[in-house]
Amino acid sequence: MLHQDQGQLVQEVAAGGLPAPPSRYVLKEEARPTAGGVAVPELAFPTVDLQRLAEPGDVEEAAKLRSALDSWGLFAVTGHGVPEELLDGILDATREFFHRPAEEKLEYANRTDDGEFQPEGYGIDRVDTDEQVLDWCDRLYLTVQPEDKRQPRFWPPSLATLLHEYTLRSERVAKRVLRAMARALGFGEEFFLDKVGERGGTDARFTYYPPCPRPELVYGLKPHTDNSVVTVLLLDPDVGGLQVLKQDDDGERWVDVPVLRRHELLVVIGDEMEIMSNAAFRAPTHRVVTSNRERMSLVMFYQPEPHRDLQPAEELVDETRPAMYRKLKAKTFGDGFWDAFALGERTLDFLKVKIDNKDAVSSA
Ligand SMILES: O=C(O)CCC(=O)C(=O)O
Ligand SMILES: [Fe+2]
Repeated sequence: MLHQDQGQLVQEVAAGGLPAPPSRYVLKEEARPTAGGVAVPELAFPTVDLQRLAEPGDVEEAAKLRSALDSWGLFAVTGHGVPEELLDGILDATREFFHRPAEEKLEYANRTDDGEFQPEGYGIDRVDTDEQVLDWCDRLYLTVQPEDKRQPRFWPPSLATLLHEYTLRSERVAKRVLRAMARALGFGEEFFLDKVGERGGTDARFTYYPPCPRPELVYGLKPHTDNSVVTVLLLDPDVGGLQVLKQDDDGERWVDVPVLRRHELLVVIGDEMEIMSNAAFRAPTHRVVTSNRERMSLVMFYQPEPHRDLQPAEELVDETRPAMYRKLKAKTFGDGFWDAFALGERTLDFLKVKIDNKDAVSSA
């Protein structure tokens, strides 16, 4: 059954010029991003040069990666090799798409032929209940890899060629990062890529955050960790809004991810990597806050082949560091993500993937 609010595009709500967002979007007081993120001096935000990282002898860049992974779980990348014209072109085409009239965009609506919700296509994320607080964004969600899993009916022709090209280029970015992460743990370069498999899945998410009349009342995108091994993000070059929950000695706090320099990309560690690495690398919780300006992003989620077992690598498990996650199929995890996301929960918690090691040890 399709929830009655499934068809309400946020862009149309925003265009209505209301003084405040309707109650469906308004967060409970304690969840509101009122306190705002703490801005970090730009220098403190980690940036890694992928070109340098590919040189096994460049210990300095490898150390930067390690520190970014340990303290943030996400980092900006330069030297990524994606042509600047392609990055500009796909952002322009994304803006052009979201600026089209609703009826044109709805040709790619996220519905089955029977009118039921399905994740691929254009619209809002899945609405399950009246209680669910809705995010202030519309999105176009597409499976891009493996190529034979693409559903062309959801692909706007104006984005298709650019997205195909960007898929190939950004996949190389993800692979280079995964190779460097394997090396960071002292493994061969293919350590993680072999676990992902040759036919790993990639989903693309184009998100449009309309201007919001009361940004302090809503989330652009609720707090979550990504359903991915790694995620590669192309962010709006003008407007910020992404925040990460950063742990430090004083506890945890929301920190602004700065607007990146033009043509930089962002890499975020996802849940599947946290599981595979037995938490050597942790997936950061992040969210998006809105403003009175529109904002866009294009996000690529790299996932393992669906039939693969997802579990802590045996090389990273021993008596001092027992397995922290139980084994499950990559597909089970991926499917569970959507159920968890609608509830605002982490998939790891929703599917009870974490192992309570105190029990495991005492019952052994
Ligand atoms: O729009 C952004 O900055 C981030 C989006 C995001 O976190 C996601 O799509 O998973
Ligand atoms: Fe995300």
